[in-house]
Amino acid sequence: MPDPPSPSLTTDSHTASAVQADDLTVLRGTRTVLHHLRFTVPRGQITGLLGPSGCGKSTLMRSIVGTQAKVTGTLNVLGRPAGHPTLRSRIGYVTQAPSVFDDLTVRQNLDYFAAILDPGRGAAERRRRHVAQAITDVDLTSHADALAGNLSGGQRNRVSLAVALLGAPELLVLDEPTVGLDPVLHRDLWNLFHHLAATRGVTLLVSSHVMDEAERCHRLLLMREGEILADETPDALRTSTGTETVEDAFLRLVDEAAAESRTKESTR
Ligand SMILES: Nc1ncnc2c1ncn2[C@@H]1O[C@H](COP(=O)(O)OP(=O)(O)OP(=O)(O)O)[C@@H](O)[C@H]1O
Repeated sequence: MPDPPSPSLTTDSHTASAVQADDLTVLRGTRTVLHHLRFTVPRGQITGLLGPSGCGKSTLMRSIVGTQAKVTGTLNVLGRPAGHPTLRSRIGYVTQAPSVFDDLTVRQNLDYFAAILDPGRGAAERRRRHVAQAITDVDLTSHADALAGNLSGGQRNRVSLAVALLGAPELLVLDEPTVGLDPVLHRDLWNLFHHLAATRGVTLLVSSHVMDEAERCHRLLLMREGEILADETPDALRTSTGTETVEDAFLRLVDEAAAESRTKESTR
């Protein structure tokens, strides 16, 4: 079996957006946690999903990867409706909790997931290459034979990221991947994200509640209380709000939204 096609060869490569949402609404229990969202995530770029804790970032990511219930409206991912079975191998998803086996080494963890993704004796050499590449990508070569249970939290997160990279996904959805990383690892991980976008055409959707991360993204989706406050580049956002930083822009937008809802209340 040949290697999977590169993103540029896939049938829907003409679609400029990796994700396209319209009137996207999500209920958790009886509560509406995402309200009529409309946005796009462009292909081959890093889009930051930023907003305070509890604003709905994880819920939105789960909707995109197809694991969230009670989703209504339009949500297309890589040209298919979210959750479509053919999307499984095209999306890499890393949750906030690292999902690795503590009693296996880094390489054994990757071998295990590689065997599920690409089974059969005939694929053994390709699997070996993909596992080696993923370990190199996340800079864990020197720990490849260490038990995952003996790694630090940041290293275990990188094993999860390596697992997500295994199938050469077109879309990587990363839920707060830089939490708890020291400054060097933080920089290295962002360099990897840019490398994946620039050299492999990967689309990355990266969530964070730290506004500093915004400056490293090509585009931003700013969220608050289940709504999208802005869908722009960092530069356009600073210009449109007349602020110096994305954090100030976010605060400006929050104040404007609060003033708007007060006006609506008083005119009822
Ligand atoms: N099982 C549930 N039932 C009802 N509401 C829920 C459930 N799980 C989460 N929520 C609510 O949904 C909202 C969005 O949660 P979500 O985890 O998507 O936020 P988040 O922005 O990812 O937060 P964080 O940055 O802290 O991870 C929150 O207000 C949360 O309380």
